[in-house]
Amino acid sequence: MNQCLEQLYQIASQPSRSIIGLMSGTSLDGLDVALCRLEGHGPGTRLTLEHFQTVPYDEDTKQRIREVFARDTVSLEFLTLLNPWLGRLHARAVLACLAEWQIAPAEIDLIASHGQTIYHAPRHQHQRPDFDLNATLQIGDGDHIAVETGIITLSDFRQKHVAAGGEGAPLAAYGDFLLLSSPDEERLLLNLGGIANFTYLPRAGSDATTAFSTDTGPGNTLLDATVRAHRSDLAYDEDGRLALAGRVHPGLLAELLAHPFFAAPLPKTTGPELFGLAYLAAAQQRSATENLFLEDLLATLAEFSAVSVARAVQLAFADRPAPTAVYASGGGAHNPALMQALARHLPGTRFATTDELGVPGDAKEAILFAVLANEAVAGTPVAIGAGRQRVPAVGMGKVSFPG
Ligand SMILES: Nc1ncnc2c1ncn2[C@@H]1O[C@H](COP(=O)(O)OP(=O)(O)OP(=O)(O)O)[C@@H](O)[C@H]1O
Ligand SMILES: CC(=O)N[C@H]1[C@@H]2OC[C@@H](O2)[C@@H](O)[C@@H]1O[C@H](C)C(=O)O
Repeated sequence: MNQCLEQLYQIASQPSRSIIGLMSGTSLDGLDVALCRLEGHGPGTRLTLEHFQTVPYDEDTKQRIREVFARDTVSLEFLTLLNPWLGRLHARAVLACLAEWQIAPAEIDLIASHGQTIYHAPRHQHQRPDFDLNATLQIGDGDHIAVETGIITLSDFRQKHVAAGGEGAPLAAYGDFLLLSSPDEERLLLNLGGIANFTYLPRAGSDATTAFSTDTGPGNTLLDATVRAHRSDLAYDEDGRLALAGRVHPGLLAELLAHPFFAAPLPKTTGPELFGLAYLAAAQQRSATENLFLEDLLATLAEFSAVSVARAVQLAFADRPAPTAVYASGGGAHNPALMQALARHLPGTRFATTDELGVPGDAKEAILFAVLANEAVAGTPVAIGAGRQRVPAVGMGKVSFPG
């Protein structure tokens, strides 16, 4: 037998595995590296987060990714070069973290790498009716990570979801269901990243097919892009200070909410391909608000994100009460302007963070990919979300051997 295959077989047979989850999200702030100890699999999965670090991207890396990110037209040569370059960068970030944590690469069983989404094209969003399919593209090739680190790597998790009938996202429901279901309450897990999404979790022990996750629209993406367009010295509106000093413009808000995405049935996904600066500029033009102060613009965008989350919750729970326990994660959970707007639009909700459930919000997405890799090698596919998402039970991730 191929030696790597034998090693993978061993890893799959162990009672627990040491897996590094890697996530680089739409905010392009850096690579999240989560070293997880995962015992068991399926509903019996137990997670210990042993180490977590975000390795920030330097300006050159951000610039390289932005050159292709969510763009309709790119240089194929540049993209071809960027794919292995990013894989190697991620591998080196892992090795640097391991050195800092004083852990030898040989102690790690698997790397689970999400890669960098550079384009997301669900059927409802792409402009090509001649392609009757959903599509999504992540780069940062797994073979390069495996060879550079010497660790078996799983990557490209979203393609199987698309192949099986999904939009390739959000995958959060899989990890959330296995790690965060509670026998005591139904939960909403709200991730406020560049794009916002939530997972509905029924009580633990319920039918897994009733759990699901959906994107709701922009989280921080438009806030960040707007801050950067006006203030070259800022990466984002820290602690929502600028937004909190502004006033919501109702006319602009109405135009921002006019897109059919917000009324479309759940689950659904989106990305900065739709919700970018051009979307904002068009809404400003329609509402004659091109000259709004930055503070008012940000107040309106925070309100926009919050209202779009609330609308998705109303759509999901049109015929029964929504869960009142909401656990937030992602960078937007640190933005008081966003959290205050959410509290106004989801009255009666008890907000907490996933940190209170033992899963640090900033690490949650990197942990998700470690869980998915654990399921891919040791689990039996669970039909999470099948009731609503109509996605068959599938294991996700492609295997790259170092040798
Ligand atoms: N203290 C803070 N105040 C305001 N906003 C903050 C703060 N900390 C983080 N953020 C916001 O969170 C963003 C980063 O969020 P996060 O890392 O969750 O995004 P991501 O994982 O890249 O996104 P996605 O989940 O869409 O892939 C920042 O760009 C910023 O908008
Ligand atoms: C295509 C893609 O990369 N989507 C991301 C993005 O970031 C947040 C939201 O949009 C979510 O749908 C997804 O990531 C998380 C990890 C998910 O799949 O659950």
